Amino acid sequence: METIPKENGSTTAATPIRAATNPMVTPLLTDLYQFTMAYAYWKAGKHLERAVFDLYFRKNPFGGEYTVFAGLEECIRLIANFHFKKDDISFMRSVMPNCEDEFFEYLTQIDCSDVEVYAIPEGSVVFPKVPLIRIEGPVAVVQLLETPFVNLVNYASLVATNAARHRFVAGKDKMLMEFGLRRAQGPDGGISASKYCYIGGFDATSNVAAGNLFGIPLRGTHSHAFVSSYMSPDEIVVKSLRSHDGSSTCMDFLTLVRTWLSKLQVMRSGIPNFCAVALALNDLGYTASGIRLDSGDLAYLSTEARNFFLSVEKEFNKSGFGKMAVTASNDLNEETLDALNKQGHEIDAFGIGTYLVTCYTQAALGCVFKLVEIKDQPRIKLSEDVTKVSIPCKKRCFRLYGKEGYALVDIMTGEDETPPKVGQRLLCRHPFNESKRAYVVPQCVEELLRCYWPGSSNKPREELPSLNKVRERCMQQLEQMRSDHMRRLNPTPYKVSVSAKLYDFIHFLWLSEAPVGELQ
Ligand SMILES: Nc1ncnc2c1ncn2[C@@H]1O[C@H](COP(=O)(O)OP(=O)(O)OP(=O)(O)O)[C@@H](O)[C@H]1O
Ligand SMILES: O=P(O)(O)OC[C@H]1O[C@H](OP(=O)(O)OP(=O)(O)O)[C@H](O)[C@@H]1O
Ligand SMILES: O=C(O)c1cccnc1
Ligand SMILES: [Mg+2]
Repeated sequence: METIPKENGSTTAATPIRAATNPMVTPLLTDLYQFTMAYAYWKAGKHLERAVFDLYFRKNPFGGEYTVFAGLEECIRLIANFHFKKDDISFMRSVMPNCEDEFFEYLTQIDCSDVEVYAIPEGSVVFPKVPLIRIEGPVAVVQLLETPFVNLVNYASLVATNAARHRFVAGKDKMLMEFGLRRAQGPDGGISASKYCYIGGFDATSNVAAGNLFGIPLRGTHSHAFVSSYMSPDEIVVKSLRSHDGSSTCMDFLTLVRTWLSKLQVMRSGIPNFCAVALALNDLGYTASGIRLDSGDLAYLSTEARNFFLSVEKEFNKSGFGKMAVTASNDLNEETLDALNKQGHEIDAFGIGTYLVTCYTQAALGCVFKLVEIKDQPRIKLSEDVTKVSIPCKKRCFRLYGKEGYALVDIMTGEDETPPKVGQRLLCRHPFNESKRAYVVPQCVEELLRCYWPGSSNKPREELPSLNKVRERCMQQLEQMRSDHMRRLNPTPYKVSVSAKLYDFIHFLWLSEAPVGELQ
């Protein structure tokens, strides 16, 4: 078993890293051009050059000003098990018939034992331009990792953020259930949605496989088919029901239900029927769970249902009956949740599918993977579009907290710079806009990038936390955000900055790399 040194110097056995959740996540799950480049690096004798890549995104999704980072564990699982099988190599030979045998021998030997991965903990609230993951290693190997890493982070972070946004609108005390499996983009979309919506703050899923794989609480009601499958009460053949404590048996439960129904006022809905069954069950010591509304005006119907439950409680002295859980579903999204809140409603739990898991209002997060240094030489990607210019250098990243405990700004520095210190004023600069800068005296400094895969270095490796720990981190991080960054309408952008030294270097490199045009 692998042993790693702990920060305090002692060594403990590191928990072994499991295979990727989805068996389709293999070294072949990448774009052809990564192999083309790996071959070209190899051919040029460059393949072992040490390179540093940053994985980041450029813009927060859903018109918001924050993103929940997710997908890290699956990235680490991929690299922990990264090697080409014989069949993979044969396939690549058939795809690249003009490449030398030695190249395929090289591919056979590749693993990630010489790759270092630093990342922000999964479940953290993150912002544009700040590297979520920094990957360092032989350029050919890290190049092959680009597509799977971006793939594993993109949807995971997008859907976790979508879930967090739905939670924000619904409020803390509502039960949120992810109901999206049938509408998700295929099996992986469905499983991933269940996992990452849970991280983003959902309480449960209807997806049984996700419950089995990840231990996410399973919840569910029943569908229209079940109700409409009965054409008449005559179809109910087994009429007896044992009391909850087993002490007696009601021989004709249907008649008991009908007796209750005759006592309830008539309402043109299933509510009196439900109440009659619930009251009959109550007679036998059972507690009914509640109802689900799946059509019509959910604010109105939930309020009517609640009033009915309360009147039953009062009229028949059934303590607690008024608190019967009301679940709602049917094309819910942030807007409908917000509208329901504004109107007032009596819904306790929401089941949300299509809009949540398909991320209907934003198709992708747009993560990118950019080379920032090779052979100790910083690299920059230039673009006419300033938002696409990358931030060069192997960097360290910090989150600085202010007096009130809220996060104030993220700052990137060069690797060898003195890190920010509590109580010490430092200049934080916008990476590209000269006039945007601020002094900050941090009350707390959090280093964002931590070592999740030390490669051949002897750094201690962060353990991969359980899903519940990741979810807790997410909840706690969202709490620490100032409310103006979180609001849905015109939220304040969170500041992402670079140190004065890094700022000067970016602009020096930019000028030295940008060709000077000639006017004629
Ligand atoms: N009080 C409300 N305020 C705002 N939106 C609501 C309210 N009640 C329901 N909605 C939303 O209105 C839409 C109603 O859609 P639609 O008319 O297609 O459904 P329906 O006819 O009620 O039900 P079904 O799915 O059975 O056809 C859904 O997106 C639902 O979430
Ligand atoms: O509405 P969503 O947010 O996608 O949540 C999942 C939906 O799945 C079920 O609908 P069903 O498959 O029965 O289809 P229908 O409601 O369109 O008839 C359920 O009744 C919800 O309406
Ligand atoms: O349990 C439910 O009510 C449910 C589950 C998935 C989709 N729609 C409803
Ligand atoms: Mg529906």
